[in-house]
Amino acid sequence: MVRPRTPIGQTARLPTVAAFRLFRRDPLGLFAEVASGPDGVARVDLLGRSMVFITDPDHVRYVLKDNHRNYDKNAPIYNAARPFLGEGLTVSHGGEDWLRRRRLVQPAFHRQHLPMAADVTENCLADTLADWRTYPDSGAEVDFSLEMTRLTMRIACRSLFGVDVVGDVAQIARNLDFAAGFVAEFLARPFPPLFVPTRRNREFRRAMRQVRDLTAAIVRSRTGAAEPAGATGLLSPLLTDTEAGGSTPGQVRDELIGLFFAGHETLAHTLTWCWYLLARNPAADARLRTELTSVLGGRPATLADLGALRYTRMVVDEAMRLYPVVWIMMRRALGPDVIAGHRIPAGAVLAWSPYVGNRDPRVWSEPDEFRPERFDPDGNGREAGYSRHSVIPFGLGPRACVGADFATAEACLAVATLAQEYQSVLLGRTPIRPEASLTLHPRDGLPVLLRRRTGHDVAVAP
Ligand code: HEM
Repeated sequence: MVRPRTPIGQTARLPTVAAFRLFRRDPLGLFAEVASGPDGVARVDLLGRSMVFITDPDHVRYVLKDNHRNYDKNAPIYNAARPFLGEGLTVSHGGEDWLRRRRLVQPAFHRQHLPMAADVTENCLADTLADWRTYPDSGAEVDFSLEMTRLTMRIACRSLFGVDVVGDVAQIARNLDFAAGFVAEFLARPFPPLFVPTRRNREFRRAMRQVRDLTAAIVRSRTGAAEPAGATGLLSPLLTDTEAGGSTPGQVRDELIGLFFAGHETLAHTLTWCWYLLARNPAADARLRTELTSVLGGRPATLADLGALRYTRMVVDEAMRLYPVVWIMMRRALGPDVIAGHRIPAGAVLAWSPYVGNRDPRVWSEPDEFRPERFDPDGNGREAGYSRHSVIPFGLGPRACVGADFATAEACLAVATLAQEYQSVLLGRTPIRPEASLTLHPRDGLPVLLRRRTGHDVAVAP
């Protein structure tokens, strides 16, 4: 346990060594410790610099939206991811560079392309179900986390590259997985530095070289070719920009790597958490099944069904509250500021954890409980403290997730289509400990017995 010790002004300060140890061992615990302080603001010396930890949703909203011009992403967590995600939009510091990239990428994620993304998702879900139907009806032991990674890689590959997860793309995905794990470890233990040729560092560099070479080859093969059927139209504007002398081929390559990672990893873990929570909460699972039977009656979900699949959406929202895959966020102050009466000097790094903020007992009753009703759009069961900004799984303000609408639709389609036909029994030890690395995911995957649903209440599609 780390106790706030020396007050600096009104800001609690945590001892450096203890904070670093806790960050390595239990980063979520470190944020929870800070949140339990008097006003949820604390100074922590971490990762070689002094950081200000905040927890209050109003302060987070202020930084991300109300005063966003004073903050950029030149902060340790994003800088640590740069050897991995290169110069892409996700880790761009901000300013003109970010704006140009955002304007290039954003149109591909406009709502008008949602039907296309939904089509890709529906086809990929059909493939997943076809795979699952080869399992015995009595149940198959699978790692659900891996199943969801396969699904979301299929979706990301088809929508970004217009190709299936075969050959090169599978290789990119494997290397990215390894590199993500490496970067997460490196963030918690940044020694020896990357330029030192240790075995792990060399492996990382080799994996990233392969990812870059393979992505560059895909970009080259698409140059001058028409946008492949089913793709969201992301590649064409990027390539046109390169021809016009805007982005370099290396930047386009990095953009695709970043989007592929941001798109498939976040969605895979979100779906895994949904499944875990449903398996642990039979009443919620039963209510979901009732909705699916009445709205879908056995056929797969489509974009047109999403309006009627209200409980499905509540399940996804509540899963993202309890397990926000982007569990840590940071910003650097460009100029001095004041937050909750605390002076924030220029250059200070602010950090917060949506995982901890989303479980604040001042906002949520029984915050650790899975209760999708909290998000009922009609207000039945909605929390008194609920506000639009108390849960922000996709961030807020100009740097909010570019893929938020797509990801929400894809998550709802996947939960509805898969949960209608399958249910699972958890096999590993519960409750599962979340691992807070680059994203929040179950530490040892999600081993389940995947069973095809039976019974007259479920009309199973042929
Ligand atoms: C459940 C799925 C997803 C979640 C929970 C999620 C969450 C987030 C969050 C919280 C941020 C803001 C980070 C910050 O402000 O520091 C973000 C940014 C971003 N996300 Fe997502 N995301 C998801 C899916 C996707 C998808 C499908 C894509 C695209 C294929 C995507 C692409 C991006 C990009 C490019 C940014 C950076 C935007 C910018 O800085 O302008 N994400 N995401």
